[in-house]
Amino acid sequence: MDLSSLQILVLLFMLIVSGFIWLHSWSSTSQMGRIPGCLGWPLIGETFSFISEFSSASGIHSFVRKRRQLYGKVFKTSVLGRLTIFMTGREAGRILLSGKDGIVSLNLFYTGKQVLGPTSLLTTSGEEHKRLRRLIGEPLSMDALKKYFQFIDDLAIKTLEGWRGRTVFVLEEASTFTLKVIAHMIMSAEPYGEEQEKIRANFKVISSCFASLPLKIPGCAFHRGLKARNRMYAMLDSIISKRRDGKDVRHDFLQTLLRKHSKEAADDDLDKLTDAQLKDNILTLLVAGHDTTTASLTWLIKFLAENPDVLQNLREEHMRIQERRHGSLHLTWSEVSNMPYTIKVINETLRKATILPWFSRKATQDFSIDGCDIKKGWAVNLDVVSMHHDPDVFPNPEKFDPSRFDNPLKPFSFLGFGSGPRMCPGMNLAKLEICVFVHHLLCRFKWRPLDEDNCVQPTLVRMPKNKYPVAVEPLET
Ligand code: HEM
Repeated sequence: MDLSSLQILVLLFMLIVSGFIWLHSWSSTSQMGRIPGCLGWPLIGETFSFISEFSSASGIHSFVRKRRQLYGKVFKTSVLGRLTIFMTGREAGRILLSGKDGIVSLNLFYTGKQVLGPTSLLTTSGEEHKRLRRLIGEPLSMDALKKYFQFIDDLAIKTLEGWRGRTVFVLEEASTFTLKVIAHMIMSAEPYGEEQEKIRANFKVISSCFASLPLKIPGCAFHRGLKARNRMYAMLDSIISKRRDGKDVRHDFLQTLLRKHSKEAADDDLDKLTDAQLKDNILTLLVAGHDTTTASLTWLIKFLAENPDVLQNLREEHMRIQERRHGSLHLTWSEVSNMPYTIKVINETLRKATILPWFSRKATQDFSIDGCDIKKGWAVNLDVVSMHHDPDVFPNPEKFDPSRFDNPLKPFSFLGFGSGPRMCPGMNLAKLEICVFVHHLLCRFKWRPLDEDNCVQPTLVRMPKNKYPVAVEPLET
């Protein structure tokens, strides 16, 4: 079959699928009548303006801002084949995130569900979700992270040494760094060599298939993503079996979960995870922890270059820490646990960049908000980017100003790591990675941006489109 007939077949298939989706959603459309907003063209909805504004400098913010001005805090739209209600504000945050009465569940895209599997933390809900969170949360606690600190510190020093006198794409470098950290933390993967290359190659294919069309056809991104997932699972199967045989014992995340999963554990032990659960959740942590931390680190370095006064204050905090060490290059655990200004800079980065611009949920029962009746089954998105740019909460919201976090904020004003039962379990690890990396960067190097383009990639996690190229020099020159 030549390419053009394959393309026609794919197009026909997509039209038929879209037709079914459209017919199915027709009843919701009529019920949504009273919710303000516009559903755009049949089938296409407002997808074109959504996609074009998504990649602009202000990203999704300009799409939601225009509609909020026209329709208010709650509005309907139809994008990417989905009828969706967008809502914003602290009250919406409380209703959607607090988990109270279980009125919503997480609403993952079809591609995400298929790749991460049915037992992932992101595809389960209720009691099963609670149990998984407890098991996964334990090895991600601040105390448990101590044992990976040395590795993160060494890797940051080594990575940055490679930047000396060079032009680098910060996004690519941050991506390599964060993947090495998380792969080491989860399964003791060596930072260099064949195993790391395999993880990286498969992971790249998996990551890029989330925002693809759900076509399980050879040559399509989604099909490639599923194949890469299978290769990754085969790799994990072999690691798990060696660990079980006792041939290889490590002190990592996988080992902690395997210990709970051991044959000695009673059959009804609530801490027992099946192999499928182990693999689904290891992949989930890799996916959820990689792009987010990569994007945050890159935005932070970009915002620092654009705000020399903040850079100066932050450098002073790190220089003070370094001076107290009397010559040693390596950070200590107590130093990294005491970087108050750095934590404010991280929070301000997550506010201004809002790398996850909305949180997707599905109503599991009828409820009302701002006089709008939401029906069971509807897709609802919490528009976080508008909350992070609300001038009543964050005056002059475009300004990068870490002092906004000098005092505690009201609940549900700042959602950099989310809130409630779905709040990010990897928060401590992400902060640790960023603090360590920033310390070594600021103490030894300065950098100059080589491209001022502010556009963002059209991906679920917001990242600079130009990957932020910079020229790096040692600080003393
Ligand atoms: C700066 C980096 C990070 C940011 C900004 C971030 C942000 C978030 C946010 C906002 C949520 C909640 C989404 C929602 O409610 O729909 C979330 C959930 C999640 N994050 Fe992170 N995250 C980061 C790093 C990490 C890391 C390093 C890991 C893993 C090691 C991780 C694993 C997860 C998982 C598994 C969930 C889903 C939790 C659940 O559904 O119960 N994240 N993250």
